[in-house]
Amino acid sequence: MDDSTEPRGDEARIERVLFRPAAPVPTQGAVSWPALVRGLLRSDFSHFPAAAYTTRVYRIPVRGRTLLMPSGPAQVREVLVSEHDNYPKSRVMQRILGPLIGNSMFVTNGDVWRRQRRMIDPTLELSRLKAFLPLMQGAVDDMVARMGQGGEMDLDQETMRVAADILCRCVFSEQVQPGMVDELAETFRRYQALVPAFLALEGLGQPRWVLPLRQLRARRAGNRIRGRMAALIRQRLDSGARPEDLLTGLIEARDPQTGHRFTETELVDEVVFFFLAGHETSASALSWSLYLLANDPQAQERARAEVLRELGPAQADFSGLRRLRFTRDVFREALRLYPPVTAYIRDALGTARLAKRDVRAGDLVSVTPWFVHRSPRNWSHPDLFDPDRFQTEAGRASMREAYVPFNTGPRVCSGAAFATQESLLVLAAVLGRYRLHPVPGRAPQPAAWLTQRSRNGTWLRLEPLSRRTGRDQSRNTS
Ligand code: HEM
Repeated sequence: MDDSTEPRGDEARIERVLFRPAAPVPTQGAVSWPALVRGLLRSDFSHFPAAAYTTRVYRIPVRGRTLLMPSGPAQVREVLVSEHDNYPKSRVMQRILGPLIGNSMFVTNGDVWRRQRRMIDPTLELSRLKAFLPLMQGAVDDMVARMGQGGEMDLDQETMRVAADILCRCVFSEQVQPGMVDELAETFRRYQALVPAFLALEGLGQPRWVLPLRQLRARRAGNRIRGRMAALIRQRLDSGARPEDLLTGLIEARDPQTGHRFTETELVDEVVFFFLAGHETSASALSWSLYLLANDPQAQERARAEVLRELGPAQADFSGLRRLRFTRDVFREALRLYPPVTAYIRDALGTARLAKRDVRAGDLVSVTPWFVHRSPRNWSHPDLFDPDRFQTEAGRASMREAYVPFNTGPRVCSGAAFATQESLLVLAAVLGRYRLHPVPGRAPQPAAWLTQRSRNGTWLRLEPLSRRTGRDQSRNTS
């Protein structure tokens, strides 16, 4: 970690060797709140100046209060870890996501959140992940079958589909039909598309009813998803069946302190939230990982060689996945460059100080991992794709201090291990079967929606390999 923003001596050499992935260019000068709102509606980071990357706490006055965006490691830790009681989840999130996820743990605070966390964490603990492996593998096999002979395709469609399918299988085991998985994913996508406008309005301090049509669409999408999930949950409760999956974990969860069990409405809240938390995020991480690999043929060959060596032609096993060190570093680097959750938004409860500046009660604090991960104060050559950085001393130090794709502290993502396992399975399946190439003229344009996605899809060309040897089929048959 470096306190200066001066380029290092080897920067020019590194620039020539490493891939510089798509990213918006920061603006010059300060940003006013109308510009911020316009930017929020456009949904990318191009409306932020370079100072947002280099200042420890970047501040924007917004109609009587301040939006603070910490990217300095000490300030990020204060907000997320040491002083987290002063920075609860913002009511903004409850207002925006409430019609979809009700009072799930993602938007609650205090004792209610602590109880939810005590009950939910065991359902996602490491020992259960082994049991999920065959369920995940089934969804991955179907993805590979759909990809068939490859060719040019928008990988976003496939990553969304496989992540949604994995989530459905791990929550409901066999119950969910493919048609319904697609319908759920599409309805979630429609809800997501409405979020930037709601966020912009929150920034302006305007009530959401000024957008009645979007409000209505959000409520409809929320009700549709909740209705589908509620029916599946009722079916399970009525059947009395208890397969080894996430829904059984939630139904049987009991708070060790109070003995509380989830009511049926609470089950719907948490299941819908699992779906929201677990499919868009993983799909985003996977699309960006594949895009980065397609544009760095050397890294791609190394990852493929590792997959073929450690997993072989057979189906992936738990210990084999853990040996995918380089592939895991590629995934880590994708999460650094394109952190799937765009912002961790908090309300300041009381007065405080951050980087020697006042925070007042009612101020909005947004830890935005894009800035934390791309600050030249926190990472060397932060805009370049360098999966090997995690094996260097400097990279490890940066990772300890300034790497928060899953958040950190008490509200760290409960599904990080789940997400890593499914992502390695998907990456291994694709790398073991296809060589990835970029499609000229179709570089992705990053968009900061609720998750970090590409505005124009992730278009790649998949060239089939021989499964047994990992060599091109075309070469083998000629
Ligand atoms: C690459 C994929 C994923 C990423 C990057 C990710 C990231 C995050 C982040 C940043 C948060 C905290 C947000 C905040 O505090 O404002 C979070 C919370 C959470 N995530 Fe994930 N997530 C991923 C996948 C998953 C999956 C697959 C699941 C479950 C199956 C999951 C379950 C949760 C839960 C339950 C929380 C709430 C924690 C709390 O508020 O105490 N996540 N996730």
